[in-house]
Amino acid sequence: MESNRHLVTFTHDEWSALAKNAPLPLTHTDVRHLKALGDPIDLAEADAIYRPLSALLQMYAQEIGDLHRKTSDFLGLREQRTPFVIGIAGSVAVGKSTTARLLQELLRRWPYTPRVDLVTTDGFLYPNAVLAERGLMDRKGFPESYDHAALLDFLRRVKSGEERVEVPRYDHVIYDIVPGQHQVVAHPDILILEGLNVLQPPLLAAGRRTGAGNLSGCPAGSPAGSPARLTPTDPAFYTGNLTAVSDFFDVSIYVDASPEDLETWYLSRIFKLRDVAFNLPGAYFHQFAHMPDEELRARSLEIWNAINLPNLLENIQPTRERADIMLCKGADHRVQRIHLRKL
Ligand SMILES: Nc1ncnc2c1ncn2[C@@H]1O[C@H](COP(=O)(O)OP(=O)(O)O)[C@@H](O)[C@H]1O
Ligand SMILES: CC(C)(COP(=O)(O)O)[C@@H](O)C(=O)NCCC(=O)O
Repeated sequence: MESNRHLVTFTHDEWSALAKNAPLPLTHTDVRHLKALGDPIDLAEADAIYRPLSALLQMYAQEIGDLHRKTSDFLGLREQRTPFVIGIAGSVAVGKSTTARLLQELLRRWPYTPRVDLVTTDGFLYPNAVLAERGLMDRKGFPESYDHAALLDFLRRVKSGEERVEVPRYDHVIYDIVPGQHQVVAHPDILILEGLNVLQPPLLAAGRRTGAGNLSGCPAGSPAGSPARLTPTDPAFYTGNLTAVSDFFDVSIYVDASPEDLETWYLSRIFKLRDVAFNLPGAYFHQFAHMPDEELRARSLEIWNAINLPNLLENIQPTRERADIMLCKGADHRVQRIHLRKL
């Protein structure tokens, strides 16, 4: 184990050695549940890396719960504990959703946190019609493609202990928000919020809101659709709502990998999707369904290089050091190093 000024770093083997002492070994039922997720995750890796991680997160959740109880007693309040919120950030195709589903399954096994909800920030993307009107269809996943105010409002409501909060639903097949459909978050013990930009600092988010004239934080009179990019020398850059999504996190995780591996994983996911999803009714990428391999590879590379890679380099990767926990993956998806920010 290595320690520098503010991080403690574990190799795969050092971290997996913790698995021996981590409570709640996997039972046959747990293994069945993990397999049922349908993810290609190696069960040995789940046991060696993600199970000890879930034990650590669980410990944080319990300690924060205790602190809440003591604070309530001290203040003479009778308030219920609010959900413990875990943020998971990282590039497109790094494995955020897979990690989040796995942690959800592992965390629910604990008696203290049986109810674990998982929300992805894609539900807060503007519908395609709005993105198209604002000229942002090729900026999907960039900070300005999200309804940042709605996302903050959702987190505020969850963290104020509301019993029922609705989240709009995004469908990757139709590549759009599904009108009228919602996921309900009903005061879970833990909420996992997973998305590209969940560690964005507020200033950056405020400065990047190009043409999103109806968002709080935008200069009054900025017409919708106008690419009025603010810079830090513009006083308007500093006005508005400077709350960050991560202000509502109890703990945050960044999943990291090299851009080369990410590109490979992105392409292989597109090939998997061609076989299962692009033929479905309403599929946005239906023209990909019967594309010859070489053409599909070239089109997917275009999307990667035009949208997802620039977003990673400009917006996502710079937020990496804001995370409390960083998981660094190698080409085979195995976690090679874990960095923990010192408490
Ligand atoms: N631990 C893992 N082992 C093997 N494959 C994985 C693992 N995590 C993710 N993948 C694969 O990598 C691709 C991207 O993962 P996904 O969770 O969809 O990424 P994201 O949500 O970050 O876009 C998917 O094809 C997924 O099956
Ligand atoms: C939907 C996404 C923006 C991810 O959203 P997130 O849940 O991280 O907020 C991303 O998967 C995406 O579709 N990006 C656009 C470019 C592309 O089609 O790959």
